[in-house]
Amino acid sequence: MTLLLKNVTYTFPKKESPVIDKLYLTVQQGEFVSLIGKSGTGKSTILKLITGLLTADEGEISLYKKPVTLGDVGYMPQKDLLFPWRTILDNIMIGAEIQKEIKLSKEDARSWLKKVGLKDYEQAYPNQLSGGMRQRVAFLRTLLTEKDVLLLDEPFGALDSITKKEMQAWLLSIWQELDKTIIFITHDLEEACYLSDRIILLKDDRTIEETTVPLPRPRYQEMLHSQILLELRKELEKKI
Ligand SMILES: Nc1ncnc2c1ncn2[C@@H]1O[C@H](COP(=O)(O)OP(=O)(O)OP(=O)(O)O)[C@@H](O)[C@H]1O
Repeated sequence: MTLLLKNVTYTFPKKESPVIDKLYLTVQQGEFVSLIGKSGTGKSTILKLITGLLTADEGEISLYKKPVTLGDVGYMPQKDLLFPWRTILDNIMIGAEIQKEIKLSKEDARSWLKKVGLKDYEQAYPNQLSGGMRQRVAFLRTLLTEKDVLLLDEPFGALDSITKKEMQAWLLSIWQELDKTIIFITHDLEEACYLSDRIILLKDDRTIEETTVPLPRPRYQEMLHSQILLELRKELEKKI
């Protein structure tokens, strides 16, 4: 098992009740897990607890059987944290600058930018990009930290549907090729069904409900219209 959250409880300062209450969750090596649920059910909080940005009041969070510490996992927050004074190329090079073990040349970085359709923007600054473009840069930056576990908080939320489909296909191919473990937050149930091995629904009463996605791998875009996916989506819609 890669990641274990055991009886994790967390209450924000000055709040009366916990937002995360005795959460038990395991994620296997190479698994693609999505977190879904209404706004405010604690999805982003779970990712912040796993990264170590927040510390659980009770319970344990371990990665490869050791307590997680800041920097162990790759994390893309909901709000992109691109540095406004650095070009796009320099923004995605930052991991390699900070961590010497990451070997990322400018050439490699340029070819990654090309893969996400941002070839012509390497010298642009974040404020010259649209929301969707910035998301793609933030996503690349997270990917290029070379961590095994990636936590992605609504990475494709601001994308138009065509770009979103392209990014989904690309994410699936990278996930398979690089054997990453992914925890993915989305409000798009079709996206959750299409990408995931398992979907975790966070409910208002702070419990969770897990669903295994019965679609084979690899996934193809045609599966978006399959009966299995449509039914699963409908079922989740009712529960949410
Ligand atoms: N820094 C904070 N201080 C106090 N309360 C917070 C803080 N951050 C989040 N909360 C509260 O914790 C609850 C869970 O927030 P969280 O952002 O984890 O939900 P979410 O499921 O990710 O929501 P969304 O789908 O809207 O992104 C909400 O009620 C929110 O108001």
